[in-house]
Amino acid sequence: MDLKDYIRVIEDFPQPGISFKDITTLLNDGAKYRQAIDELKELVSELKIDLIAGPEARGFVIGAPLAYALGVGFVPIRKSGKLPYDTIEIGYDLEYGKDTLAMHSDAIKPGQNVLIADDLLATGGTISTSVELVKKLGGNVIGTAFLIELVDLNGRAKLDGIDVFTLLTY
Ligand SMILES: O=P(O)(O)OC[C@H]1O[C@H](OP(=O)(O)OP(=O)(O)O)[C@H](O)[C@@H]1O
Ligand SMILES: Nc1ncnc2[nH]cnc12
Repeated sequence: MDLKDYIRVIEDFPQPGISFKDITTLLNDGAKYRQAIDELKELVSELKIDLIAGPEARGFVIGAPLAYALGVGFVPIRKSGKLPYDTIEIGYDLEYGKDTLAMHSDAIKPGQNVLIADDLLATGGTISTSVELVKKLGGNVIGTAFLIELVDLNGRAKLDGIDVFTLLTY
């Protein structure tokens, strides 16, 4: 079975019309989870990455092990109200709602090369907001990496020339 066979698709969650790609079934299998991270690592192997940033919560599940595998630091991009120090925050829309993302104001040193990683690219609201936050802190966004891309939603269009690396497409 390939990696896609480990993604469970739930129709009409969390609201009618959404075809939800549930990665918990992949995460549940140690060998497949490792394979997914190893394959993502291979996809971004040409980049000179200083830091990986990942948006809460599923971006942590992909971004942190990828950072570990590459031997670079990890920066959490969190939903509003969770980070204890000074933050910068930006509101955004996603496929099924609205939210606000935040980063610590000292999380990135100006000029650091940052890869932003998440489990899934849908409308691109989350990733484009993450890019905006990283840039605001002076980071150089050298790419974005996803386990899954929902191609029809054209999230790439919001990324304005930034490289997108994805393992699985729907
Ligand atoms: O491209 P978009 O339309 O922005 O959608 C993609 C985002 O939606 C999901 O996160 P969600 O906000 O549901 O949060 P979670 O990771 O905490 O479940 C997913 O993990 C991506 O971050
Ligand atoms: N269709 C989808 N499945 C899983 N996570 C998502 N985040 C945004 N759209 C999603």
